Amino acid sequence: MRAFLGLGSNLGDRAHYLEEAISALAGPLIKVEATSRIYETEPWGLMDQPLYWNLVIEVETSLEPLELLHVCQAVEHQLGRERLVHWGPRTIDIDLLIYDNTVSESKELILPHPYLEERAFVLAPLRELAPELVLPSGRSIAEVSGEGKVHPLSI
Ligand SMILES: Nc1ncnc2c1ncn2[C@@H]1O[C@H](COP(=O)(O)OP(=O)(O)OP(=O)(O)O)[C@@H](O)[C@H]1O
Ligand SMILES: Nc1nc2c(c(=O)[nH]1)N=C(CO)CN2
Repeated sequence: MRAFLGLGSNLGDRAHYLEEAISALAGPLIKVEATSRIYETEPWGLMDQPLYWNLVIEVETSLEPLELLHVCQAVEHQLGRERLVHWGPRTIDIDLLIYDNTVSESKELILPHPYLEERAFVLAPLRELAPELVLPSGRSIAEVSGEGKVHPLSI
């Protein structure tokens, strides 16, 4: 199945955490098909924290959605992620944004990710990888920009 993961870091060596997370995710069960540019992004939700670096990866996986979420959480743990403050600073955050056409409303896993259409830090890199994507609201990703300033680190 085709899925999109959103990665973010705003503590320590942000490039290192993003690279390590992608390497740790990749394997026989998760094939990384594409990686967006890194975007430097204004904090969303809780403003008083360092700038984030965000990117999105497209993966092909044989894992079920919950299994994929659990791998993401294991990689966060492996890279020293601590859950201190909701929406607060973190070494690495990995969100499951989209899993094929799956819609899930369980507390443990909401799909598509609940804030997808409000977060420019997710929409900009996602648009880069999937310009044809139609969002859960039925709108094309080309029409939705979300909130927050973002800019790619390279052209
Ligand atoms: N699509 C999803 N991707 C990742 N986690 C999810 C998703 N849907 C629900 N969750 C749940 O959200 C919980 C909190 O996740 P986390 O601590 O990463 O939140 P956060 O990064 O602070 O905020 P946000 O979820 O808004 O990005 C997790 O325990 C997870 O079970
Ligand atoms: N710019 C930006 N802001 C955030 C981010 C993030 O990855 N990037 N993650 C958050 C918690 O999920 C809260 N706010």
